Amino acid sequence: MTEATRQPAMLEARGITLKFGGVTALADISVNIGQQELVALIGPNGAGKSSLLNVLSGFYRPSQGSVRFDGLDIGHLPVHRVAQTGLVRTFQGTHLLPNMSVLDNILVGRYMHMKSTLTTAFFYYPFAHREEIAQRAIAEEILGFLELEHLRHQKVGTLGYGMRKRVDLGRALAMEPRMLLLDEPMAGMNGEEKEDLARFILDIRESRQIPVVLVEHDMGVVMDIADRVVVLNFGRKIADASPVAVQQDEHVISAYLGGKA
Ligand SMILES: Nc1ncnc2c1ncn2[C@@H]1O[C@H](COP(=O)(O)OP(=O)(O)OP(=O)(O)O)[C@@H](O)[C@H]1O
Repeated sequence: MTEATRQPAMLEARGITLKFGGVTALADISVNIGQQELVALIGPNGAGKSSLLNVLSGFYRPSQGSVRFDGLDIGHLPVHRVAQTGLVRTFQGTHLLPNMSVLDNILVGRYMHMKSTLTTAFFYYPFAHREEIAQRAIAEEILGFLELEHLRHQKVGTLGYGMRKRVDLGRALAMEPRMLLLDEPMAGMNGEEKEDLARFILDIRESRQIPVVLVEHDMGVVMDIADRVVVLNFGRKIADASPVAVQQDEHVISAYLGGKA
């Protein structure tokens, strides 16, 4: 057991089974994520990584099992309520608004934190105005943190893929996560972009003191930044250990070489 796994868990998934018709995508998976842990979720294609992230973030209801986030059973909450608890995820690809600026896309993430509605904005304009200034200041801080200030007014659709993924991370940060679930945040990036994003992920964990779960295919990145690696194969958890231990695990080696360990 590592130091991190001895901490009280921020997220606890117990006995998760997920079926799609006749396909068992996840079979009896239990996993804990400790406070401030950076956990990588790896496995061959079709192993169940995205499915598990979808269950952990409340997007999929498991056929069996439970997920508790900071002591709260999130299994029956609607997705938007899960996000309001601070469990925030990003998706493969990006879900940004291409015709809006970088700043506005980040402000979209702030929306759920804005106290004023359209009605209050109409009747109490000074309050709503002050609120908007406050939200913009927070968005600007995120732009600064992710070194995106120079692109604040640029339309997202004109950016390269690596930068769009960075904006996507900014939008997730704008939602004030208490835990971040990132689905292949580095897919399609070049080496330099990956290094930058890995640095930002480590900085987020350090400065916000939150746990991060990362689905990632690049083993170099995983081994460099993860505290712990959870390995799935054919919907089962086959390893859950430090990066060094996982690299030497015969079940993991066999899974990546195509065996059914
Ligand atoms: N919506 C769905 N309907 C039916 N089957 C699905 C669905 N989503 C996933 N599956 C199946 O569940 C299994 C796990 O898929 P999942 O996408 O979670 O794997 P993954 O490890 O994320 O794969 P990849 O690395 O290719 O993204 C696969 O057999 C897949 O075909």
